[in-house]
Amino acid sequence: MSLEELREEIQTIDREIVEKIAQRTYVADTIAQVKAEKDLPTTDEEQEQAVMDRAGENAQRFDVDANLVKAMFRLLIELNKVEQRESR
Ligand SMILES: C=C(O[C@@H]1C=C(C(=O)O)C=C[C@H]1O)C(=O)O
Repeated sequence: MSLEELREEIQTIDREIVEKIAQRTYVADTIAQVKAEKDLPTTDEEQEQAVMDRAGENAQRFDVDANLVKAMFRLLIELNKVEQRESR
């Protein structure tokens, strides 16, 4: 594969990553609505720990740096909470 073709592959993957982040944010918005109806707080630390544990397990499964993957998920969780607080 040429450098150009490999970079095109990266470009496609980058778009898919952003699409998945958008999907995750959309589901979190729906979760925010359910929480508002049930009068539950935005933050659920137990669920956050479960998400972080899974991120670490998946990183190991795909042989990527667990600390990097966990740092990314920490950011995604914080993004969702900002979004959720704005939507309720
Ligand atoms: C999306 C939720 O809300 C918050 C955001 C989370 C996330 O982005 O994974 C996890 C827990 C909550 O603090 C949820 O409760 O599931």
